[in-house]
Amino acid sequence: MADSVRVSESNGLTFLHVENPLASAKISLFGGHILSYIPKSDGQERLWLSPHAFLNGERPIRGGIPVCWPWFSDDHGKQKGELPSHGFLRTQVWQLTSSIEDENGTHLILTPSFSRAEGFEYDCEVTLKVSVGEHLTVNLSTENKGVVPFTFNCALHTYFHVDDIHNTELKGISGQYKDKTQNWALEDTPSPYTFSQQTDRIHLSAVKQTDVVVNGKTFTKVISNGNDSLVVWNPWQEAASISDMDPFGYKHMICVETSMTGGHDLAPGQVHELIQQVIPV
Ligand SMILES: O=P(O)(O)OC[C@H]1O[C@H](O)[C@H](O)[C@@H](O)[C@@H]1O
Repeated sequence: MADSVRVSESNGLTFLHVENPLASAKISLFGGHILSYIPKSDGQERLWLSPHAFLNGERPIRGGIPVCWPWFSDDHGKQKGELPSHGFLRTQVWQLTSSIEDENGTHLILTPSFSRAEGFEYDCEVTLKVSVGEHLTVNLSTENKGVVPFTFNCALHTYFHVDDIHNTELKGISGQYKDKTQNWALEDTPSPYTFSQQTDRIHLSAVKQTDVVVNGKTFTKVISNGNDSLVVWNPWQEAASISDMDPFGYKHMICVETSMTGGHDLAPGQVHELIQQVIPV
């Protein structure tokens, strides 16, 4: 184990605490889920974790970076609720298979216990590579280890911390989006992109860079690769009906999700990498 990684246990879950000269981070092995990333450059938390998140394995963790795979939301070809929302990786225990450190930070590789379950009966290898340094880099890799092609979706469903959603703007997104709150109506991306109501959108272009601008200043840059879309979500006052959020929780978060939502075909032997970089500004 790298010297910059410490392990703790609480309520049956195992956590990795990374502390190096460039940043600190906390990762839950339940879900392979990054909970916190604080760069040393300014000491400010970039991720949002709900104060009411279940940190005992009972439910997926609300906040941080949930790993959605091999489907997004309820898009699994069955009745809503028949299979777990966002797939079955965020509710299982992952293993830490490698940890090294160098002048760029601490580099971890995590693997889920299984990647074959109801709704996805294929052979593949999934890994999550996490680099904690001046930037946070997360790489969700899927390799088809079987003899038949398969189609899957995935997302790095990051909850970004913002001081005040009313003073938050996203920059860098253009084109059309599908609006889940309007029965998937197609709309044009607003400019400026600010928030005043429940927002649940799949932006249909492979957005590469999104700036999270807070109080007129870019706070965090989000670089996406291997995506075909970008999801933007804030539940607004609907947060009151979400048991692991409080009614005002929506004020301090915005989800900017590097995502594959259109169905990606992977032939035997092929590898797909979904990469999100969180760059403090
Ligand atoms: O409550 P969860 O299953 O974690 O999903 C939280 C949210 O994830 C995505 O952003 C979807 O677009 C939303 O429709 C969903 O409400």
